[in-house]
Amino acid sequence: MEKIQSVATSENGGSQEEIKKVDGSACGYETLHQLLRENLRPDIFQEVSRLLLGLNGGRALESIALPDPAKTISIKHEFDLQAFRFNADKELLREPQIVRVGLIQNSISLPTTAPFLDQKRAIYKKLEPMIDAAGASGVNVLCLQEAWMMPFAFCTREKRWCEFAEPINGESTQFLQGLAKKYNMVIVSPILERDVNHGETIWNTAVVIGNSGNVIGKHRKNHIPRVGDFNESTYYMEGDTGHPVFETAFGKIAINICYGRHHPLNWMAFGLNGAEIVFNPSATVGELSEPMWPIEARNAAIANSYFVGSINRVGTETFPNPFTSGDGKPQHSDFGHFYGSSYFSAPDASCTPSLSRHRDGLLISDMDLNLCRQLKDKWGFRMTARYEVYELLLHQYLRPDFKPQVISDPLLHKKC
Ligand SMILES: NC(=O)NCCC(=O)O
Repeated sequence: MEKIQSVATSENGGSQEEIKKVDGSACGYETLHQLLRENLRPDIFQEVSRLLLGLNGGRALESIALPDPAKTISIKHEFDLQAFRFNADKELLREPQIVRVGLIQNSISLPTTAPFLDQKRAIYKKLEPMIDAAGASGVNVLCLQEAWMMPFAFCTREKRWCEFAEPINGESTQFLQGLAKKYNMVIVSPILERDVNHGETIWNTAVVIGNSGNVIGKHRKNHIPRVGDFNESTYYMEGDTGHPVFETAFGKIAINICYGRHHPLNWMAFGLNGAEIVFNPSATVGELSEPMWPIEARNAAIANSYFVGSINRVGTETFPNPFTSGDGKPQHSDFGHFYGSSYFSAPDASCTPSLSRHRDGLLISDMDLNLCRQLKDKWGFRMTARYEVYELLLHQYLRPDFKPQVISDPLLHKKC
């Protein structure tokens, strides 16, 4: 890949170098982390990393070596492969609860104009070696990106993309069930769901497949965006499954699908139900959300004393018919760039560097789930939460006669 394109411009009487982005990269670098590493003095980079990524147990997050077969697969299939470890303090009465967790981010494989069946098959073909690499790395719990089995066509408002929707026990689940069993791995599979027993209703759903290949359950996306080109409300309604936590062989997991990450109560509810790891499979674009991306999941991990795995898809998906979204922009045929940048956050405020902004990738992290309780004991966020105060406020707020509790400066309204 060509890194950067330098364009000499003459402005204000002087000449200046303008670094111009030539692909989905950050000024030619895979990630912000790489950009900083390659441009800062090592000691300065170390300090900047401490400030940006935090410390785990007082130290910079360790990266871990993965088995050669996993590396070989990632080289052959050209995807980013990185691995880290979150440690917890040794406890006297509990054994460490170390779980290896994986996140996969990817672009679609074929143009959106290809026959739908070919598009689906091509995505499976791309995903299989990535899941094999997770299996070869001993990943216990793996999560895929939002609606991984199709292009993210919800910008278009065209109903023909509904054809990609599948029942919970459909083709994509069956494809993953074999791999889950083969690798003794829990797989979280976010799909476009068609509920054939309830009038063919469509949902945005995460299917949780157990490590024996069984379907443990599902969670339907709670908050549906109506922002920018995210015209998802044309396709599916707000989820009706609450905030389930799935107790798996490798820990208690939950899924907060994409736009749900902007809703702190959504994160909180998964925490109240006891989640130790919450996945946030997403599809979002730089222009809209990139400044929020490194903050929201990390804040949720801190506030709720659990780990978060954030995944975003990669690339630009162009659709055959141009569309508009009522925001004054000229008609266009794509969402913009899905900026990848998947990462893990921990309850102690540390986080991993993110995967590439423009390449497919598998991010792996070991995490000692004991860290969740250790942080609850240290900071006491559950104990100090004052839920009863908020219960009262929410109760009042939901009443038609609600009046905001505002105390005005009497001088503001005094007539002189
Ligand atoms: N898929 C989805 O909900 N995207 C909305 C945009 C965002 O939340 O960043």
